Amino acid sequence: MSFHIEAKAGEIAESVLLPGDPLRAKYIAETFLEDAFCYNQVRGMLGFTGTYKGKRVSVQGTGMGMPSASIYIHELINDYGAKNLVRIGTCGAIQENVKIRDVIIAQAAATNSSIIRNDFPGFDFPQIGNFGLMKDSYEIGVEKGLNLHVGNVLSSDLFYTDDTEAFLKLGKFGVYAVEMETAGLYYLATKFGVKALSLLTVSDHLITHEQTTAQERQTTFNDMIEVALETVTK
Ligand SMILES: O=P(O)(O)O[C@H]1O[C@H](CO)[C@@H](O)[C@H]1O
Ligand SMILES: O=c1cc[nH]c(=O)[nH]1
Repeated sequence: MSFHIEAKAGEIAESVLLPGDPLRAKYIAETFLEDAFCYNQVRGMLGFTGTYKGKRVSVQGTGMGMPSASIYIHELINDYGAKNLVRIGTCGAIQENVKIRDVIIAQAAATNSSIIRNDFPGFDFPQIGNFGLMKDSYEIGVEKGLNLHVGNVLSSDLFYTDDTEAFLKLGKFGVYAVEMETAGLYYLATKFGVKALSLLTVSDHLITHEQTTAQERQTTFNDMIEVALETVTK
């Protein structure tokens, strides 16, 4: 048991999928895992462990933003021994060639958060994903025929901003999309020597203003979920 997770020792697998939405964790456990059980209900931040193609996998909601996600990531690594952490999130596209429902493999994450800057004053410390997980997920995504993009994303502290132009300027510098957790995940994975990757499905578009529904965001990003499951059980 840790401060925010009530699982007993051994109840969480070494490979953990990390959706922001705890109801997406429940959907994944019910739809994709066998023999799944719920190990966490503290604060409604649901976590489940089951098997996928015979291999143990957990799925843990993280909440929105790096302060919340960092709590779960920290405890999963340090209190439960998680070794492979794959975020499965939604994001907003900030480039025209990225379309709604495309899947982005976050090679790296820029951020406007101070959580990294605080540890390295005066330095820009790039947040990068694990190459092995990235290579495997890319190959699996290509085999599935997905519309994939591999590259930089922005992890923003804020969802609502008065300065969308700043996001769109980053789009012009090759950043595909904005979301709110990847830089924090990559930072903690680097700090504690474990592997991490972020897979993101485009749920809305900051240029065209297209959107998916809340129901779709909660449940229907099956392609990304399958790529994540296949990657961590490869
Ligand atoms: O769909 P999730 O994983 O929650 O990710 C994105 O959605 C939330 C904002 O709506 C933020 O957490 C952002 O990163
Ligand atoms: O953080 C996020 C997530 C989805 N869409 C956005 O525009 N921002």
